[in-house]
Amino acid sequence: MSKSNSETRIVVGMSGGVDSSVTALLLKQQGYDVIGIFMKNWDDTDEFGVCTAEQDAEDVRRVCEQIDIPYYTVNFEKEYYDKVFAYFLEEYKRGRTPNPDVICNREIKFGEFLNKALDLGADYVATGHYARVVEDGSLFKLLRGIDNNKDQTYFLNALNQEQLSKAMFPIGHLPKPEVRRIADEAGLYTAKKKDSTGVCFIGERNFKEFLSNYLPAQSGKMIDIVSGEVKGQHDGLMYYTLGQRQGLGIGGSGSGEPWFVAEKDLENNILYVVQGDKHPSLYSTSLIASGINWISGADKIPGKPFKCTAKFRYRQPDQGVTLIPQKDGTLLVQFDVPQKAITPGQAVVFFNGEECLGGGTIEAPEKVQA
Ligand SMILES: Nc1ncnc2c1ncn2[C@@H]1O[C@H](COP(=O)(O)OP(=O)(O)OP(=O)(O)O)[C@@H](O)[C@H]1O
Repeated sequence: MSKSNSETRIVVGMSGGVDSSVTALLLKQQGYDVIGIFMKNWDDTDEFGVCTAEQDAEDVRRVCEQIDIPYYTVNFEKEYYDKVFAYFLEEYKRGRTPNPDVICNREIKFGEFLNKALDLGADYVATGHYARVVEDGSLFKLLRGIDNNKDQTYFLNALNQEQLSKAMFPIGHLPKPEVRRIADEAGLYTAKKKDSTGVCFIGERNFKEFLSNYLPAQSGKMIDIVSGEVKGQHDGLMYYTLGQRQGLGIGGSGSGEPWFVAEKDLENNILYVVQGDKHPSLYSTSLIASGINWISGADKIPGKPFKCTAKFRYRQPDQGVTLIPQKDGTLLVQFDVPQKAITPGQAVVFFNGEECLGGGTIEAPEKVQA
């Protein structure tokens, strides 16, 4: 017999934001045995001794007191450093653009944190992600959050059946304004707190300055990929992302159109740029995806070419693709139409309608022939 709500223990990952506050509130209202836990993954004390994690932990404490649930803080700084941050640095060192949030969800929130919750006797872990899990026969499916604008399945693409079977996303069926309204109506301390932005350990800080503390930067030439002309100097290849427009410092020259990052030559430390966003060097027709996670299980990866949609970055409408399984376990992802700024290291995530099928890491985009 299944447990009643009051017998079902749910540990809520509480960040001190409005989404996880409402997550805990809704579960408490439904009569579950709810525990709130704040994770400290990063020591972000600044030069004035101010630590935003401390402020967030304080917000978690206040909200948990308001909704009358026990709360704890756990420290995963070491695990986070070893499993997420080391990977993040390694990827930048290779001239790539990693997605630490995807790894954090797999290794920390639904890894270390989930295990900790299970140790505390939890039946489930809940988070304030905009996503849904549904049970379909013996399978757990990951569906997009119904608020299209907030859907976070892109970041959850690396979860497996085991992890999804223990995951709850109680606000995944709500639009964000409704979440704010619920928080407001309940008078939650965090109702008006602004949404966090950026990678969690960098926060609002200057990315360049942050990265320069960890990796040596070597400046070099910025060359026009069309003419071969030197256009300027770059500050270190790791600071640039393919397709990037801002911060090149070479505006105004040539036709007056903006310049974009077209390619990084790591070996020779050259940043190739191109003028105008229509140039073929910015577009690819396919990519190879490595480290494939297929949510329903690796044995369910279609053996034949398979049509679905994909996202190559978080804020992008779905694009039509064909997946072609390769002998080495990677997937060749062919695009219906050429795609701009396909960036090695980023996640490519596959969808079938509302369902997130899984994803992988972008390798080797095939450029459009000029
Ligand atoms: N430091 C943390 N401790 C515990 N859980 C966390 C922490 N950071 C994030 N989470 C969980 O992961 C979810 C998604 O995190 P994300 O960073 O995408 O959202 P967020 O903007 O921090 O959400 P929120 O509005 O709850 O702050 C959060 O809703 C929360 O449940």
